[in-house]
Amino acid sequence: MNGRRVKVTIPATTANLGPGFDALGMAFQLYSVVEMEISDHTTVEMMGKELQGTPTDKNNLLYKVAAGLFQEAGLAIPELAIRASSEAPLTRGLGSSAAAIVGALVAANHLAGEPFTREQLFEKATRLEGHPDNAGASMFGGIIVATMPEVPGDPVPYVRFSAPAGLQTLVVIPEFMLSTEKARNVLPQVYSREDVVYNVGHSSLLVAALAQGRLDLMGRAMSDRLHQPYRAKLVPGLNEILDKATENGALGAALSGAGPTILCFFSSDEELEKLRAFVDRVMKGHDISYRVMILQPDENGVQVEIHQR
Ligand SMILES: Nc1ncnc2c1ncn2[C@@H]1O[C@H](COP(=O)(O)OP(=O)(O)O)[C@@H](O)[C@H]1O
Ligand SMILES: N[C@@H](CCOP(=O)(O)O)C(=O)O
Repeated sequence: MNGRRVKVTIPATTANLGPGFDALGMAFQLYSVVEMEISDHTTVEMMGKELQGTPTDKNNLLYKVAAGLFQEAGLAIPELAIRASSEAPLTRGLGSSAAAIVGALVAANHLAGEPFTREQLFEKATRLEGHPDNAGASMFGGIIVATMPEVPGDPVPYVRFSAPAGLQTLVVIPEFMLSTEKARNVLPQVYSREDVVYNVGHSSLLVAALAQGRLDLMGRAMSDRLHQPYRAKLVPGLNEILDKATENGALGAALSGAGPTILCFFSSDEELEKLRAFVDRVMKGHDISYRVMILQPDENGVQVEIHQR
């Protein structure tokens, strides 16, 4: 035992923002916490309703990721006391797996004596997630534009910038779960040139609009042809919300990550009121139980506190 307890706070995230499939992410002020220390035997405590049902032994994702880090650092895998909680619901498209992976990597790295830099931890998180969007936003906060490295193990190329002033998000979280794996399995293997060109244009416009605070362009720029049209069959109400959100108060709307959460950007109380009534009509029309949250962007990314015993 090295007498140190590491407490890591990680923001939840949304990925894609419409057209930026596997490339764009944004962090929210909605947090999960991972506490970890070296112990004489492994314990995994999952606190709160959101983490109910996750394993409480060495099969837990947090333990597995931490163990992998010690191994990659060439160190013996220690027994670990792990405690976690999450404000974000799991399996809903708010980046819980990326937050868990980032949290476990950052905590374990501290316990291991910091063998890896933040950039190297980001590469590991990206490798584990299979895409850099949520992992980057959880790690660095703000908005992340990133792509997979050409060679596995190379640094992940990314740019981080702050969310535009005044941008607020209404997230519509259906009660049902949808695993990212299931929502990736419905995507085609091959796309037409027209659809690819469409997304290149829209994603590029979206990044430029976000970087320059051009909220007026969001509605146009957030349109997507690579994943939302295929995932819509898994998310009742998605197509109506995407089609009509801007007529009902939103600056723009998208599926959050792989869904089923839907996000609507807005910037005033008046827009929010209209949007809430619209969303309620659509979700009730599909008989879907849901909750909403109003989230602000997180600008800090993962935060670490070290407690000496
Ligand atoms: N704090 C956590 N501890 C353990 N496992 C977690 C934690 N957070 C998320 N997970 C795992 O990640 C899975 C959800 O990942 P995923 O399907 O990608 O959805 P999400 O959109 O929430 O990332 C959960 O079923 C669980 O296995
Ligand atoms: N780009 C990924 C993002 C998955 O995000 P999650 O929050 O649903 O895990 C995808 O669209 O599959």
